[in-house]
Amino acid sequence: MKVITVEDLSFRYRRAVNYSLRDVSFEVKKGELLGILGPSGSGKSTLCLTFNGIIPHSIKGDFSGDVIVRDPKTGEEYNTKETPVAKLSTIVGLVLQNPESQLFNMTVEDEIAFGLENLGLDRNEIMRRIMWALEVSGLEGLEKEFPPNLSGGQKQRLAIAAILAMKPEVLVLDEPTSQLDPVGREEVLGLISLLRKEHGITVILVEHHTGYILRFADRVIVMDGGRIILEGKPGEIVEEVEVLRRLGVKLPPSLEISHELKRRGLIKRLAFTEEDLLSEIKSL
Ligand SMILES: Nc1ncnc2c1ncn2[C@@H]1O[C@H](COP(=O)(O)OP(=O)(O)OP(=O)(O)O)[C@@H](O)[C@H]1O
Repeated sequence: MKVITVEDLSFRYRRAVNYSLRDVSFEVKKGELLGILGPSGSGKSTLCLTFNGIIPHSIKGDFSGDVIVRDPKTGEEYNTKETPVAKLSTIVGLVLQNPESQLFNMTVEDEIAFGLENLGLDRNEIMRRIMWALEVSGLEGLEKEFPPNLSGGQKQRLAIAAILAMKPEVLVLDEPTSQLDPVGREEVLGLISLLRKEHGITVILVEHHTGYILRFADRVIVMDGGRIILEGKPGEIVEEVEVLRRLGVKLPPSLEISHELKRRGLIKRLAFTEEDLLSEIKSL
């Protein structure tokens, strides 16, 4: 079942000379993890802003084509051009690169409650959802903490928890680990994997940690110059190593090494991880 359909989408920011998105078309299926790769300036963040209508409602420009969001609970379809961001945000939750830009309450608990209060839910339901979001994001025990005192990984998990509590069907994460150290990055990527595995949440993830995308995404799109230039399963995308290298998409070392070994006919399969590479080499 499709949850988002993007059709011939083009967008140019006000006063910009060039289009940031050009004839972009693809679909997102319920429950999948869609990874988005591409060099800086290729349009990944712009695309993320179209899913909940921030583009074209809050950030305006030349917009053509359609983004259709389908609520799997009711089957209703919403064209983002004609639907307010407040409505779309109940279906599509967007987490931005820098968690600090999304955190402005005095306690962890208030941060999660904030969006829920705006949904007009009753107190019991709000409490239930806060407990659930704290548990899922591994922030139990930190309810009364002042958000700026949290570690980078905890702040980003809180930003995700606050969005999750709204129970969106689709979670869009735009480079959620780019401001984090390796520990924080593992925490956040671990949470995303958990949300997929145990909660079946649909995830759209822009992430420079290509190794993660290639291992965990169901499908990947690669953008360049506002266009989609590759789309497929990770196994198909990695076959296009030359294209990825040309774009400057950083590949995990195991993939680079296995690509070279495969090119020389020494191994048959590309390896996404060091363990896979080792087992390929051992089987020679
Ligand atoms: N508010 C804006 N006004 C005008 N142009 C913009 C604006 N935001 C982005 N752009 C331009 O749109 C293009 C796509 O930018 P976008 O941020 O979507 O790329 P990106 O792939 O997310 O890059 P990064 O990986 O660096 O975040 C770039 O040329 C950028 O300069």
